[in-house]
Amino acid sequence: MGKDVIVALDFKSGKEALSFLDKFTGRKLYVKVGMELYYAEGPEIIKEIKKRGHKLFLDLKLHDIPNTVEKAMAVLSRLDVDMVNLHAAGTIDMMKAALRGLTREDGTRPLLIAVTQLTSTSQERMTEELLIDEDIDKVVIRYAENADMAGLDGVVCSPLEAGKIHDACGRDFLTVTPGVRFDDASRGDQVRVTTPAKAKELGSDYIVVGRPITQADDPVAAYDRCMKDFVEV
Ligand SMILES: O=c1ccn([C@@H]2O[C@H](COP(=O)(O)O)[C@@H](O)[C@H]2O)c(=O)[nH]1
Repeated sequence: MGKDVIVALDFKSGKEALSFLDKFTGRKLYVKVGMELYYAEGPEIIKEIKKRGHKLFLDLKLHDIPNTVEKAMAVLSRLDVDMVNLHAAGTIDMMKAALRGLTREDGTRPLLIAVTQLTSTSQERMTEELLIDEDIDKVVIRYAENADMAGLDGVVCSPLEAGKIHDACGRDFLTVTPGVRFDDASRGDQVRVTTPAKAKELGSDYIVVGRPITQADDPVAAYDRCMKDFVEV
């Protein structure tokens, strides 16, 4: 599996997102459209970004009863996206239903991955607020195994967990990892974080990077720094 940097386009409008992409003249990126941008612009922004030749991960993190998720995924399957996701906490039945909904009549579908535990969640919060009385690594691995059992392509996790997930679910099971910061940067609301270089060392397949690129003084230089540390040998 080839490694890549996925840029999180967390912008409030399509205009802002597209003018950000214009800075990368002629380059084709892998980008992520999340709730903020999708709720603001709907499917039109997906069409615009794909028209420009970028790969696209639609990060809507579905989590509902199996029937609802299956129907929602059937709608998303009509969009020209490369990857979509849901919360593994919705159970194996929900993930199987999602896969059914996402699979088109001709058998094709975007990649489907499951969020394990959000990278903003700490061990302490998970135990005290969510009452999950287990080691967070163990929970993340169990959710990954559930996603694997349901037939999904991989998970969203911290880069810190990527190696253990590959050990449990195999090298081809994708680890898509937000929670990435340069050594000299603020973590913001992220908790389980590491650098692009360390993420590479730990076996992450894709790093997802938002603010360290989008809010940098020079976003193209910040993206190139991620590519150099994570992708290039
Ligand atoms: O566990 C998760 C799942 C998704 N995300 C998303 O990734 C980006 C990270 O942005 P940064 O600005 O680099 O923190 C953001 O769009 C999140 O919604 C995540 O961070 N953790």
